[in-house]
This record gives sequence, structure tokens and C-alpha cells, in this order.
Amino acid sequence: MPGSSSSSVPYVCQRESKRMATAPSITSPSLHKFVPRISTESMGFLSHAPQSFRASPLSKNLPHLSISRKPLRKPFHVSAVAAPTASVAGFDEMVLGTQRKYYLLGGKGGVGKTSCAASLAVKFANNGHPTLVVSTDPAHSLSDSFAQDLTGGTLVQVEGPDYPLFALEINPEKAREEFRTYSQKNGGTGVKDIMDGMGLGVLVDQLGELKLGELLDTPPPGLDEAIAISKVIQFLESQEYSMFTRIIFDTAPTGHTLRLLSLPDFLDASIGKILKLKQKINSATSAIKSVFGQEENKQQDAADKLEQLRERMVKVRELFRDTDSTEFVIVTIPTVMAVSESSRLHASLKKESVPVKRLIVNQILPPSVSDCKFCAMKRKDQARALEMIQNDPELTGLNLIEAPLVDVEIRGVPALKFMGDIVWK
Ligand SMILES: Nc1ncnc2c1ncn2[C@@H]1O[C@H](COP(=O)(O)OP(=O)(O)OP(=O)(O)O)[C@@H](O)[C@H]1O
Repeated sequence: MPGSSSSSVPYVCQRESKRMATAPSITSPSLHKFVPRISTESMGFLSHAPQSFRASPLSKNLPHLSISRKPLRKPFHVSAVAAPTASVAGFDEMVLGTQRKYYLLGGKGGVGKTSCAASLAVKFANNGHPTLVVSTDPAHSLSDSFAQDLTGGTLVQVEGPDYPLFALEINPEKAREEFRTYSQKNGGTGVKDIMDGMGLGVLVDQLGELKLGELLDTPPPGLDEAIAISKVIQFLESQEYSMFTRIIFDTAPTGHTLRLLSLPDFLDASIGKILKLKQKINSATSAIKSVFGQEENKQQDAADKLEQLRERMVKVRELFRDTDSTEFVIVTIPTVMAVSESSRLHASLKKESVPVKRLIVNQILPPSVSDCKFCAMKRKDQARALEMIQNDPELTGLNLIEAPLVDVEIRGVPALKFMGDIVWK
């Protein structure tokens, strides 16, 4: 539940515990202190960011970007299972520069995408970047991760980091609402009766074949997220929000991401069909045209709306492919299933020319001198999965980042900072 937070220091291993003993203790962040709420529906939800934040020019917000270099900590040792190619994340490179960068974190369900995304957001904000972290996963868990109520589809400031960190859980339902209304105008049974009476049943069947209503009313998986991402990108294009220099997307599980990338093609096909139908309508007899004209307009409305969506999706796809500003970070865990899925994900992202450089292998068992039988078995399994990564032609070239399994849930800014310092080195 949002509203409470863990107050314990996550246990990692003895070496880490010693280090943590000198680290600031994890305290509950004060909750429910929100920035004014604005509806995302109006596409103006960013326009009421806190005055103090708005008033600060970027240069003021980022006074120490180039000099804020925390010394790199000693790498966390998970040598018992670590793949030899394991390396640091290269946070130095990620933090460099004030040009806006987008990071999309994705992978199989439950592997730790949200924890990694939230910890990266905290780390960026603590290193001088006004940061926005957006969840487009219909099953949000950012609120749980930050231990702060972020529900409601509005921009909320996260308390704790040194520089502004805002979070947003996009409500895909709301983002879709404006499209849904068009489905209701889109050919009902009444129309079919009239058209049948005029011998135009075939055209109506073709209308049905478009499945436009279905598309807008019960969209294919991925469409919600696509609309949500395209909206956020639209907002962020405005001058007012140019101060966000790091934008992190906590995306929905793999399948959605892949469908999202293929959406522009899918929409192209839908729009193509609509235009074809429109031509047929235009060639109908003038007597029928007068009846059909109305329907044609409605189809045109829907087609325009779809065209607009398609254009936005094309923009999203272009952004996803921009190696200068965007990176997709794959998150996985050391299991055969998760690794296999990550391999497929990387292959698909590559096919779509989405830049991927880093692979986080999360929840690796920390070393132990005395494993119980269960742990020993688990460790063997993980070692096998890590070996798989090394031998997988899709994954082997990626920068492998290892993150240990800790013994409590990672919740709240201090815990996320702790995780960020382990993962994003
Ligand atoms: N390294 C870790 N050690 C211990 N627990 C972890 C670690 N990483 C993530 N977790 C826990 O695993 C659970 C799932 O993590 P998280 O919500 O980040 O995954 P997700 O991939 O975003 O899930 P979903 O696909 O459901 O959105 C959470 O309870 C989180 O605290």
C-alpha cells in the first residue's frame, strides 16, 4: 500500500552490511505531500508544476552537473555466480551532459523493472538532473516503489532527492478515452439495417471487417501504452518542461513493448483500409450518398483520429530509435525463462533499431559461506542462467550489470538510493 515505507536497511551480504553501517539510515519519507493535481486528459497536466521548480532555469537547477562526481564504490562482489563479462553500468556516461535523455526499462514481468527505473531516477536526481519517471505499465507499481501515493495520473514530486524528481503513473484508460468516443459513432446495427435495405450490406460488412470499433473500444495490448507514451512525449515537447533532462519510462512487460513498436504499421494498415472504403463510398450512387454521407463523415473523423495517433506513434518510434537520446535497458533475472525472454526481446529491439547497451541481471544470490540445500540449488540454477547469457549471441555483447537479491523489499527513496548505488555504478 502506498503510504507506508520500509525502515530497515536491506541485507545484502556481510561486506555490504559493514559498508551500510556507516551509511545514512533508511528513514520513512514523509508522504502525501503532492504538487497540485492536474488532469492528464487535458494534456496539460504538467502546466502546474510547483512554482519554485518552474521558476528555476535549467542552468540554476544544474549548477554542478559537470563536477558532481561521486567516487566510484568498489564493485559489489557476486563472484560466486558472476559472469566474467560483468561490468559496471557506466553511470558516469549516463549522467553526463544536460541534453535530455530517455531511458526505457523493460523486461519480463516481476524481474525488477520498476525498482531499477525508480532507483535510476533517484540517482539522476541526486546527481543534478531534474528527472521525470513515468510508468506506462497498466499495473503500476511506482507508488509502491517510492512508498508514496502517485496514483491519479498527475505529476507528483517525489520527496527526498537533492534535485527535483517527479513521478507520473499514466492511466492508460484515461489516455484512451478520447479515442473511445469515436468507436461509438462507428457504424451500429441501425446503420446496417438501413444499408442492407439499400442493398449496401457488403459495405457495412467491410466496415465491420475494419474492426475499428473494436480497436478503439478494446484495443490490442500495447495500444494503451503507446497512447500514454505518445502523450507524455507530446507534453515534454513544450518549452515549459524543457528542464527535465532525464526521462525514465518504466514500461509494461515485454509483450506490450514489442506490440508497441509494431503499432505504426498496424495503424497504417487500418487507415489504409479506411481510405479504401472511403473511395468505395464516394463511388456510390448519389441517392445513396445522401444517406451514406453522414456515415462517411463519422468514418472520416475516426480516420483522422487514427491518422493523428499514427503520426504520434511514428514520432515515438523515431525517438525510440534515436541513439543520441534514447536507450532501452533490458532487466532480467538469472533464470532460464527470463534469459530466453530477454534474448527474444533484444532480438526484436534490434530488428526495430532500438538502441540497447545494458542488461541488468537482477536478484542474483549474494555469496555465502554456508548455503542451505535450497540456496545451493538456486545458486546452481542462477549460474546456469548466467552462463546462458554469456553464450547467447543476442545478449553477449551487452554491458552486463549485476544486482544482488536483497532480503527486504526495496521501497522508499533511501532504499532506492541504496539500490541505485549498487546497480548504477
Ligand atoms: N534486487 C532485489 N532484491 C530483492 N527484491 C527485489 C529486488 N529487485 C526487485 N525486488 C522486489 O521484487 C518485486 C518486483 O519488483 P518490481 O516491481 O520492481 O518488478 P517489475 O518488473 O517492475 O514488476 P511488474 O512486471 O509487475 O511491473 C518487488 O517486491 C521488489 O521490491
